Amino acid sequence: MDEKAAQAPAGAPGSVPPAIVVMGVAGCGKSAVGIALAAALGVTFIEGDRLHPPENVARMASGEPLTDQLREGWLDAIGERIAAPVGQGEGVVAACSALKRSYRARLSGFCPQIVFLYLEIDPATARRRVGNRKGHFMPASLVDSQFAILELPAADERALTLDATRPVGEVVATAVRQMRRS
Ligand SMILES: Nc1ncnc2c1ncn2[C@@H]1O[C@H](COP(=O)(O)OP(=O)(O)O)[C@@H](O)[C@H]1O
Ligand SMILES: O=C(O)[C@H](O)[C@@H](O)[C@H](O)[C@H](O)COP(=O)(O)O
Repeated sequence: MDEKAAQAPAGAPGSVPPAIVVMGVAGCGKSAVGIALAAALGVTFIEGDRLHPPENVARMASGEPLTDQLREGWLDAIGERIAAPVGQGEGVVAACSALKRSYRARLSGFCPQIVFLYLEIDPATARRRVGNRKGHFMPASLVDSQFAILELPAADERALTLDATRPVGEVVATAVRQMRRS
């Protein structure tokens, strides 16, 4: 449905940005929304969680949040994976928590066209969703640590905020509409 927007030249009026990072705390729906958005746009989806080195995964699984230093290589891996297809003229949607402004700046260093879609959610809903999720390394106990370091996208960042408590299809439709307008 949105293929036309995806194929429009980057920066053309009404076009969707070539590089989108769906961000927010664990459980906000980055993967669910990112997969659906990429499918709607006909572009590649990159799952940031798959790009962690095993030691990061082990640390989070044991209930310890990552440090800034441990996030650096991971953010660089995601940035590289975003920049490659965009450099070939292809669009991409990536899921990455990108909780701090400095993390978003690090990603944008690889690809300045990135637009961040911030999925806004309350702590109770995020905790519930992570607690109910099966087969993921992230324990619900780490959700509070994510809210503690979260820096909301500021007005001077290329970012849109979406209500992550709405159904996934609605979040995706709103995202596409707002990106075309901005
Ligand atoms: N908008 C939504 N409404 C209801 N459930 C959702 C929504 N988005 C995600 N979920 C569910 O919440 C859980 C966490 O979603 P996920 O996409 O893995 O979040 P994240 O990637 O941000 O950690 C999953 O079980 C997912 O199916
Ligand atoms: O789906 C999730 O539960 C989250 O995305 C989760 O996996 C985590 O947020 C990061 O991958 C770790 O990095 P941060 O501590 O920087 O969020």
